[in-house]
Amino acid sequence: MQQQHQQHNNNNNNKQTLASFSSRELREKYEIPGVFLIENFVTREEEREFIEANNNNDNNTKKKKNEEEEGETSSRENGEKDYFKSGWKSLSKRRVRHYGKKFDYDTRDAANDAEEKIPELLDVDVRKRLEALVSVVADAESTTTEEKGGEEKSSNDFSFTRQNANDDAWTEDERRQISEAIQKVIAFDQVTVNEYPPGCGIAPHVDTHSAFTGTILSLSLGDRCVMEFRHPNHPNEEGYSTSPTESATAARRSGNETMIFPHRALELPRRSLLILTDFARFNRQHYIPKRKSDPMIDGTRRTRTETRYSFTIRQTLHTTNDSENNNNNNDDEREENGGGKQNPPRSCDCPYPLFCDVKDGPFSKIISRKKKNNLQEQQQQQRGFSCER
Ligand SMILES: O=C(O)CCC(=O)C(=O)O
Ligand SMILES: [Fe+2]
Repeated sequence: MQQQHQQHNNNNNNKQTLASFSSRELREKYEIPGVFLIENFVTREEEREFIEANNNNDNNTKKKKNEEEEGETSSRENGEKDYFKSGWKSLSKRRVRHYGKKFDYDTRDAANDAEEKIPELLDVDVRKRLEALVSVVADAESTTTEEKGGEEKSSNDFSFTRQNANDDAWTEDERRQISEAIQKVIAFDQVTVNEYPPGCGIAPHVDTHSAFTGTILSLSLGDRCVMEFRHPNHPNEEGYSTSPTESATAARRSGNETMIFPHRALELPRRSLLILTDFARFNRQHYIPKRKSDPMIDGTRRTRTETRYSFTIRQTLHTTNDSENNNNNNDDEREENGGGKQNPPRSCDCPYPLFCDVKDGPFSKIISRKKKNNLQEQQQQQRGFSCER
C-alpha cells in the first residue's frame, strides 16, 4: 500500500493514477450557482488512507501536545480538552481538527498559529488530484473526443461524460468555472477535518469572506450526506429540512431561480469533492441538518449509519496576527479578551454583501461576538443542529 502510494506520488502523469471524475445530473436537479460536485474524486483506498492518516496523527499529536502544553488543558473550556490531548476538538457531538492554520470558532477566522502540519499523504494527494482535475477540464475544453486517441484515450477515464443520451457533461462555461475555482484554492494552507457520528450535523454558516479565498472545497469520506443551502430569510416551514425532491420541485416552480434561490439540498456521495465558489460560497449558508435519516431524491429515506469525515480545504487570505507571531499558540489570551486579538484590515472583493464581514452585510459579523455566540447557541438548540441518535 505504502509502495503504491510512493508510485502514485512519483508519477508525473497524474491522469494515469487517478480515479475517474464524473459529473452528476446536477444542473436539472439542483441548479445551485457556484456548486460543483466531482464524484469519485479519490479512490476507495485513498479514502481509507486519508481517514487513517488523520486518525493516526492522534498519537503524534498527543505526545507533542503533552510535552509542550502540559497543564494547559485545565484553563480551556470543557469541550476543548480532548483537542489539546489528541488534536481533536469536541464541538457538541461532532469532533473537528485543524491542519495548517488553526480555525477560531469565535471569529470564524484562521489564525497564523500553526496547528498541525497537513498530513503529507493528504497534502500531496489532494494537490495532485486538484491539478489533475484542472488538466482534465482543460483537456475537455481543448480536445474533442475524436482527437483523443491511443495513449491520450486513457485520460477519458476522467472525462465528464455521462452514459445516457441526455448529455450531462459539463458545459464549456462550467469547465471554465471549475478551472477558475480550483485555481483559487490550489495553494491551500488550511484543512479542517469534521467527524460526524451518525445523526450529527453542522449549523448554517458562510465560511468567513475575509478569511478565505473564493473557493471552499469539501471532500466527503466514510459516508454520504445531504448538505443544504439557504438564504437565512427563507427557511422552509419544516425548519430547514427540505428534501432534495422538494428542493428540485421548488426550483422548477420558481421562474427566477437561477441566481436567487431560497433553499436547496444536495446529496454529497462519499469520495466526492464539493466545490463551493462564487454565489454558493459567498451568498448562501450551507449546513447539514442533524437527523437520523436523510430524504433521498427518489422519495425514500436513508438512515445514517456510518461516521462521516469531511475534509474542508481552504486557502487563507490573511490571518489574525500576520507577521511576526507565527509561532504564537497562546489562544488563552484570545479567550480572555473575548477573541480580542486586533485583526488587521480585512478585504474581500466579492460582489455579495449579504454575508460579507468586510462590507458589513446584514448577516455578517455586525452583531457583537458575544451576542452572536448566544444567538447561535439558541438557534442551534431550537433547531437541534448538533446530533440525533
Ligand atoms: O462537512 C462538510 O462537508 C462541511 C464542513 C463545513 O462547512 C466547514 O468546515 O466549514
Ligand atoms: Fe463551511
